[in-house]
Amino acid sequence: MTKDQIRAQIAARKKSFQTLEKPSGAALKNVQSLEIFQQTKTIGTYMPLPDEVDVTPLFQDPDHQFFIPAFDETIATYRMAQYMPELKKGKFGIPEPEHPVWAGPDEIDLILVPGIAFDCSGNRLGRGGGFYDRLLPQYRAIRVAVCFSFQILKKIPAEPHDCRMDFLVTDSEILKFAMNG
Ligand SMILES: Nc1nc2c(c(=O)[nH]1)N(C=O)[C@@H](CNc1ccc(C(=O)N[C@@H](CCC(=O)O)C(=O)O)cc1)CN2
Ligand SMILES: Nc1ncnc2c1ncn2[C@@H]1O[C@H](COP(=O)(O)OP(=O)(O)OP(=O)(O)O)[C@@H](O)[C@H]1O
Repeated sequence: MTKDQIRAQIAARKKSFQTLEKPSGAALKNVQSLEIFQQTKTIGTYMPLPDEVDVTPLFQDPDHQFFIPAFDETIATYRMAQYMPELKKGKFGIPEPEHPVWAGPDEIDLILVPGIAFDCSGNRLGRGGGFYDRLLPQYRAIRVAVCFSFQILKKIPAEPHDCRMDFLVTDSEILKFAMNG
Protein backbone atom coordinates (compact mmCIF):
# COMPACT_ATOMS: atom_id res chain seq x y z
CA MET A 1 0.00 0.00 0.00
CA THR A 2 1.14 3.54 -0.70
CA LYS A 3 1.14 6.21 2.01
CA ASP A 4 -2.00 7.79 0.53
CA GLN A 5 -3.81 4.44 0.43
CA ILE A 6 -2.96 3.93 4.11
CA ARG A 7 -4.27 7.41 4.98
CA ALA A 8 -7.57 6.57 3.21
CA GLN A 9 -7.86 3.22 4.96
CA ILE A 10 -7.35 4.75 8.41
CA ALA A 11 -9.89 7.49 7.62
CA ALA A 12 -12.44 4.78 6.74
CA ARG A 13 -11.75 2.94 10.02
CA LYS A 14 -12.26 6.16 12.00
CA LYS A 15 -15.73 6.54 10.49
CA SER A 16 -16.97 3.44 12.32
CA PHE A 17 -16.48 5.15 15.70
CA GLN A 18 -19.19 7.42 17.07
CA THR A 19 -16.81 8.94 19.55
CA LEU A 20 -13.19 8.29 20.35
CA GLU A 21 -13.59 9.55 23.90
CA LYS A 22 -13.24 6.23 25.72
CA PRO A 23 -10.16 4.86 23.91
CA SER A 24 -8.63 8.33 24.14
CA GLY A 25 -8.87 8.27 27.94
CA ALA A 26 -7.44 4.74 28.00
CA ALA A 27 -4.51 5.71 25.76
CA LEU A 28 -3.72 8.72 27.93
CA LYS A 29 -3.76 6.52 31.06
CA ASN A 30 -1.29 4.20 29.37
CA VAL A 31 1.00 7.16 28.60
CA GLN A 32 0.88 8.25 32.23
CA SER A 33 1.64 4.71 33.39
CA LEU A 34 4.96 4.63 31.50
CA GLU A 35 7.94 4.69 33.81
CA ILE A 36 9.80 6.76 31.25
CA PHE A 37 6.99 9.35 31.38
CA GLN A 38 6.96 9.48 35.18
CA GLN A 39 10.73 9.75 35.39
CA THR A 40 11.19 12.56 32.89
CA LYS A 41 10.50 16.19 33.55
CA THR A 42 10.13 18.04 30.24
CA ILE A 43 7.59 16.68 27.79
CA GLY A 44 6.89 17.70 24.22
CA THR A 45 3.24 17.10 23.40
CA TYR A 46 0.67 18.45 20.93
CA MET A 47 -2.66 20.32 20.67
CA PRO A 48 -4.93 17.48 19.48
CA LEU A 49 -6.89 17.55 16.25
CA PRO A 50 -10.40 16.00 16.60
CA ASP A 51 -9.24 12.54 15.43
CA GLU A 52 -6.24 12.29 17.77
CA VAL A 53 -5.78 11.09 21.35
CA ASP A 54 -6.72 13.99 23.64
CA VAL A 55 -3.59 14.72 25.64
CA THR A 56 -4.77 18.08 27.01
CA PRO A 57 -5.60 16.74 30.52
CA LEU A 58 -1.81 16.40 30.90
CA PHE A 59 -1.45 20.17 31.15
CA GLN A 60 -2.92 19.95 34.69
CA ASP A 61 0.02 17.80 35.77
CA PRO A 62 2.26 19.93 38.01
CA ASP A 63 5.17 17.46 37.91
CA HIS A 64 6.11 18.12 34.28
CA GLN A 65 6.88 21.05 32.06
CA PHE A 66 5.16 20.89 28.67
CA PHE A 67 6.10 22.04 25.16
CA ILE A 68 3.93 22.07 22.01
CA PRO A 69 4.71 22.53 18.30
CA ALA A 70 4.64 26.09 16.97
CA PHE A 71 5.48 27.13 13.41
CA ASP A 72 8.64 29.22 13.21
CA GLU A 73 8.08 31.41 10.14
CA THR A 74 11.74 32.44 10.07
CA ILE A 75 12.84 28.91 9.19
CA ALA A 76 9.48 27.62 7.86
CA THR A 77 9.63 24.68 10.27
CA TYR A 78 7.79 23.57 13.38
CA ARG A 79 9.75 23.85 16.64
CA MET A 80 8.78 23.09 20.22
CA ALA A 81 7.64 26.05 22.32
CA GLN A 82 6.75 26.26 26.02
CA TYR A 83 3.08 25.47 26.62
CA MET A 84 1.02 28.30 28.06
CA PRO A 85 -2.76 28.43 28.65
CA GLU A 86 -3.29 31.44 26.37
CA LEU A 87 -2.89 30.32 22.77
CA LYS A 88 -3.95 31.70 19.41
CA LYS A 89 -4.94 29.82 16.25
CA GLY A 90 -1.77 29.08 14.30
CA LYS A 91 -0.98 27.25 11.08
CA PHE A 92 -3.74 24.71 10.12
CA GLY A 93 -5.91 26.31 12.85
CA ILE A 94 -3.95 24.50 15.57
CA PRO A 95 -3.48 26.55 18.78
CA GLU A 96 0.06 27.93 19.32
CA PRO A 97 1.61 30.50 21.67
CA GLU A 98 1.48 34.00 20.21
CA HIS A 99 5.03 34.71 21.40
CA PRO A 100 6.77 31.32 21.47
CA VAL A 101 9.48 30.61 24.02
CA TRP A 102 11.50 28.03 22.09
CA ALA A 103 12.96 24.87 23.62
CA GLY A 104 16.68 24.25 23.34
CA PRO A 105 17.85 21.03 21.62
CA ASP A 106 18.59 19.32 24.97
CA GLU A 107 15.69 20.77 26.90
CA ILE A 108 13.07 18.12 26.10
CA ASP A 109 13.27 14.61 27.60
CA LEU A 110 10.39 12.95 25.81
CA ILE A 111 8.09 13.82 22.90
CA LEU A 112 4.54 12.47 22.46
CA VAL A 113 4.04 12.08 18.71
CA PRO A 114 0.64 11.96 16.98
CA GLY A 115 0.24 10.24 13.62
CA ILE A 116 -2.17 8.74 11.09
CA ALA A 117 -0.67 5.24 11.35
CA PHE A 118 2.26 3.40 12.94
CA ASP A 119 3.72 -0.06 12.43
CA CYS A 120 5.26 -2.66 14.72
CA SER A 121 8.81 -1.55 13.91
CA GLY A 122 8.24 2.04 15.05
CA ASN A 123 7.68 3.57 11.63
CA ARG A 124 5.29 6.51 11.48
CA LEU A 125 2.99 7.93 8.83
CA GLY A 126 1.77 11.51 9.36
CA ARG A 127 -0.53 13.91 7.58
CA GLY A 128 1.85 14.26 4.69
CA GLY A 129 3.54 17.59 5.36
CA GLY A 130 6.78 16.09 6.61
CA PHE A 131 6.51 18.46 9.59
CA TYR A 132 7.29 15.95 12.34
CA ASP A 133 10.13 14.54 10.25
CA ARG A 134 11.71 18.00 10.46
CA LEU A 135 10.63 18.68 14.05
CA LEU A 136 11.86 15.53 15.78
CA PRO A 137 15.53 15.54 14.68
CA GLN A 138 15.94 18.97 16.33
CA TYR A 139 15.63 17.36 19.79
CA ARG A 140 17.46 14.63 21.66
CA ALA A 141 14.25 13.26 23.13
CA ILE A 142 12.67 9.83 23.54
CA ARG A 143 9.87 9.53 20.97
CA VAL A 144 6.58 8.09 22.17
CA ALA A 145 3.93 7.53 19.49
CA VAL A 146 0.38 8.02 20.77
CA CYS A 147 -2.60 6.70 18.78
CA PHE A 148 -5.65 4.41 18.77
CA SER A 149 -5.22 0.66 18.32
CA PHE A 150 -6.95 0.72 14.89
CA GLN A 151 -4.10 2.93 13.64
CA ILE A 152 -1.49 0.18 13.95
CA LEU A 153 -0.62 -1.60 10.71
CA LYS A 154 1.75 -4.49 9.98
CA LYS A 155 4.00 -2.47 7.73
CA ILE A 156 4.30 1.15 6.69
CA PRO A 157 6.51 2.11 3.75
CA ALA A 158 9.37 4.04 5.38
CA GLU A 159 11.56 6.51 3.51
CA PRO A 160 15.00 7.59 4.71
CA HIS A 161 13.71 10.92 6.09
CA ASP A 162 10.95 9.24 8.16
CA CYS A 163 11.59 9.39 11.91
CA ARG A 164 11.31 6.16 13.91
CA MET A 165 9.61 5.94 17.29
CA ASP A 166 11.03 4.49 20.55
CA PHE A 167 7.68 3.59 22.15
CA LEU A 168 4.14 3.17 20.87
CA VAL A 169 1.19 3.67 23.22
CA THR A 170 -2.46 3.03 22.35
CA ASP A 171 -5.67 2.42 24.30
CA SER A 172 -4.82 -1.29 24.41
CA GLU A 173 -1.06 -1.68 24.30
CA ILE A 174 2.40 -0.36 25.04
CA LEU A 175 5.23 -1.34 22.69
CA LYS A 176 8.90 -0.60 23.15
CA PHE A 177 11.19 -0.71 20.13
CA ALA A 178 14.94 -1.17 20.24
CA MET A 179 16.28 2.27 21.04
CA ASN A 180 17.04 4.13 17.85
CA GLY A 181 20.59 5.19 17.12
N1 LIG B 1 -2.08 17.85 16.79
C1 LIG B 1 -1.23 17.91 15.82
N2 LIG B 1 -0.39 18.94 15.71
C2 LIG B 1 0.49 19.00 14.67
C3 LIG B 1 0.55 17.98 13.70
C4 LIG B 1 -0.33 16.87 13.84
O1 LIG B 1 -0.35 15.91 13.07
N3 LIG B 1 -1.20 16.87 14.91
N4 LIG B 1 1.45 18.09 12.68
C5 LIG B 1 1.98 17.00 11.98
O2 LIG B 1 2.56 17.12 10.96
C6 LIG B 1 1.94 19.42 12.34
C7 LIG B 1 0.86 20.16 11.57
N5 LIG B 1 0.59 19.47 10.37
C8 LIG B 1 -0.65 19.36 9.79
C9 LIG B 1 -0.71 18.93 8.48
C10 LIG B 1 -1.93 18.84 7.85
C11 LIG B 1 -3.11 19.16 8.54
C12 LIG B 1 -4.44 19.08 7.89
O3 LIG B 1 -5.46 19.30 8.50
N6 LIG B 1 -4.48 18.79 6.65
C13 LIG B 1 -5.75 18.74 5.93
C14 LIG B 1 -5.58 19.55 4.70
C15 LIG B 1 -5.39 21.00 5.07
C16 LIG B 1 -4.87 21.85 3.97
O4 LIG B 1 -4.34 21.34 2.97
O5 LIG B 1 -4.97 23.05 4.12
C17 LIG B 1 -6.13 17.32 5.72
O6 LIG B 1 -5.32 16.42 6.05
O7 LIG B 1 -7.28 17.07 5.34
C18 LIG B 1 -3.04 19.57 9.83
C19 LIG B 1 -1.81 19.66 10.47
C20 LIG B 1 2.31 20.14 13.60
N7 LIG B 1 1.28 20.08 14.58
N1 LIG C 1 13.61 16.04 6.95
C1 LIG C 1 13.08 16.42 5.78
N2 LIG C 1 13.72 17.31 4.99
C2 LIG C 1 13.19 17.69 3.82
N3 LIG C 1 12.02 17.23 3.33
C3 LIG C 1 11.35 16.35 4.04
C4 LIG C 1 11.84 15.90 5.32
N4 LIG C 1 10.94 15.04 5.82
C5 LIG C 1 9.94 14.96 4.92
N5 LIG C 1 10.18 15.73 3.85
C6 LIG C 1 9.27 15.86 2.68
O1 LIG C 1 7.95 16.17 3.13
C7 LIG C 1 6.97 15.49 2.33
C8 LIG C 1 6.01 14.69 3.17
O2 LIG C 1 6.68 13.63 3.81
P1 LIG C 1 5.90 12.42 4.49
O3 LIG C 1 4.81 11.92 3.59
O4 LIG C 1 6.88 11.46 5.03
O5 LIG C 1 5.19 13.23 5.70
P2 LIG C 1 4.55 12.68 7.03
O6 LIG C 1 5.58 12.08 7.92
O7 LIG C 1 3.41 11.80 6.67
O8 LIG C 1 3.98 14.04 7.64
P3 LIG C 1 4.09 14.75 9.08
O9 LIG C 1 5.46 14.48 9.60
O10 LIG C 1 3.84 16.19 8.79
O11 LIG C 1 3.04 14.22 9.95
C9 LIG C 1 7.75 14.63 1.35
O12 LIG C 1 7.74 15.30 0.11
C10 LIG C 1 9.14 14.54 1.94
O13 LIG C 1 10.11 14.42 0.93
